Amino acid sequence: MPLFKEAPPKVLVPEKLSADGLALLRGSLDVDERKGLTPEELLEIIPNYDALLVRSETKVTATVLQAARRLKVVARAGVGVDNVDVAEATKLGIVVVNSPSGNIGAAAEHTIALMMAMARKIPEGCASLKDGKWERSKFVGVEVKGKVLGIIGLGKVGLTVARLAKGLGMTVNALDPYASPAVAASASVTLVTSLPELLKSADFLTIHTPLIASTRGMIGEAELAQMKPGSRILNVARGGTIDEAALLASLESGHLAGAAVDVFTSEPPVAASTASKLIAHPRAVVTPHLGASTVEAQENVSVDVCEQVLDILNGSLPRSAVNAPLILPEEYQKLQPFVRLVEKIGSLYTQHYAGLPGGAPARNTFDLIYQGEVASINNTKPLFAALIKGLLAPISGSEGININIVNAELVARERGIFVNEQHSRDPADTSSYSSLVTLVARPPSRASSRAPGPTDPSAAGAQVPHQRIISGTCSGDQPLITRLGRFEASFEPEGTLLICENYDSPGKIGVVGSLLGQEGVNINFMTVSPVSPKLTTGSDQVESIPSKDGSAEIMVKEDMHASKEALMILGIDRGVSARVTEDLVKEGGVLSACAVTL
Ligand SMILES: NC(=O)c1ccc[n+]([C@@H]2O[C@H](COP(=O)([O-])OP(=O)(O)OC[C@H]3O[C@@H](n4cnc5c(N)ncnc54)[C@H](O)[C@@H]3O)[C@@H](O)[C@H]2O)c1
Ligand SMILES: O=C(O)[C@H](O)COP(=O)(O)O
Repeated sequence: MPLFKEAPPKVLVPEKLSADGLALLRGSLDVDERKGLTPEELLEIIPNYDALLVRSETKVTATVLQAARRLKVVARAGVGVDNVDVAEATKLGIVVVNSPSGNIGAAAEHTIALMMAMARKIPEGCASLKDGKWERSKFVGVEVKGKVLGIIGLGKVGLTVARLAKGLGMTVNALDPYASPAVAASASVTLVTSLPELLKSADFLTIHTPLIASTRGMIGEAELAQMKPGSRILNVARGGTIDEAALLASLESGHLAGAAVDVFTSEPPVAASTASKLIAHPRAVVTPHLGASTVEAQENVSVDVCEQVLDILNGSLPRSAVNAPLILPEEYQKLQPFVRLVEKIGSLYTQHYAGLPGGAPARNTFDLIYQGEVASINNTKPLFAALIKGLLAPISGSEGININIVNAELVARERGIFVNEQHSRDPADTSSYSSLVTLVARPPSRASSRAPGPTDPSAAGAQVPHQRIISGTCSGDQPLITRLGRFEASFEPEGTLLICENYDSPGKIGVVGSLLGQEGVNINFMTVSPVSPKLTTGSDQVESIPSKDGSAEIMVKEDMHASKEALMILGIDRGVSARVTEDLVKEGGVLSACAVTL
């Protein structure tokens, strides 16, 4: 069965990615491999794609992301996301995923390969021999056994390099303020606390940090001068961590015996630049960013990110999102039905209360109350995001549809929406359900008069009948609304629903049915729910609602016949115009009617 009901989502692959991952996508997605695109061409075609798969060459700039109207995910088949404007992607709700561990082994082995090549002058010896010469005395190298390797950045690659170097008989020192001493000890690595200490002790120095503010240019002229004369340096991490001009000068002065470099400040290096002079230096061993270029690593990263692209396009959470909070798969499994429920509640809230007679005054402060089993879930970020999406999607077109776990907090803040999430183990209101989620919109006066803070979860239980409250639960995987305002309810929030409040008197159903029949609207199902018995005893049953022209406030007093009112939900086969809902009130004698699509 095809995964996607409509046209398959389109994936743009502008770089060389291993076929193993792409094969996973080809079954259900439209995969477009377009190598060698110019930045202008990328900008022109990006609006047509739902996913973008890149390595380190494609510059995914803010301009590209802003032009990408359908883009849901940027997948980086590798570790570093410095070529992706992650902040802009976050703003736009685009998930950025990477493969944090698929190429660690390859990068570490490449570091060792470069170190050995540099120590034994292999590139020079090889070139000389190919040139027809036999110059044995010219290429005398050094051994690494018994030498000190200094590592800056004892993360995934750094630690793997350390273990390999130990196997070669090296002494390994490392500088990493965030590294675990226990992990370092387990690899027999001595953690040092200062850069000068590391520089002075190293025969070989290798960098394995990301390029961030604290590492940009961290090895410059002063640092190189502190290294032992005749020592050697490696960079298989990121260009820019070592000052290229200072490195070139140190090689030229003979202070450093060699440099092995895989990564450059600008890739490919610009002709006649410092980097190109460094590349040309006889004691520099250089490769064109090949750290991750093994068959195995490319298979790993390709499969890793392609699986995540499928997850995202199928509405699931990826395992390695760079700009989304981490959530464990089993936790997500538990949450998924509630994610749907909460989004439906949010959407129902906006459509239903905006459809009340006279319109609804905006309420921006909400309590989202989890009761019963769902209250035991600690990471409710996906539920929060689902609520914001549900609240805004009906009123904000494609911007609302792009609200997700990545940007929900930002969007809520920008819109002035406050949500107090509350976890209550109190079983009182969940007696019939194992889990209950309740959305309570605070009246504007309360919301504006004090900062958002916790509400007593029993508010969901019901003293104020006209409070805007929606409760729901999940029956298996199916969301079910169990309360709408002051009514008990039991309906699935799916499709187009006509929500009517009316006096529970004979003949009302027939009148509504015939009015809809005149419009050619088919009724698929109908449920009638009473006012909750818990909700008919309150004395403070007043709410202010603006009048139709918005100029005055009408005070709606709870009717003494409230207990005779009923909520009628009709599942209908298509949307109805405002005229139909007005006729239902005028001619059909219902108290209020509104249509929602969920
Ligand atoms: N050349 C390639 O093809 C290639 C392949 C893979 C990875 N990489 C690059 O290698 C680097 C390391 O990758 P990783 O997967 O090991 O990353 P990682 O996040 O696992 O490790 C980085 C380590 O650097 C440390 N660090 C951060 N700031 C530091 C500072 N100021 N001083 C000292 N240590 C600091 C962190 O604590 C962390 O332990 C990244 O830049 C990555 O992009 C390059
Ligand atoms: O960050 C990475 O994963 C490496 O630098 C590899 O980059 P590449 O995928 O362009 O080889």
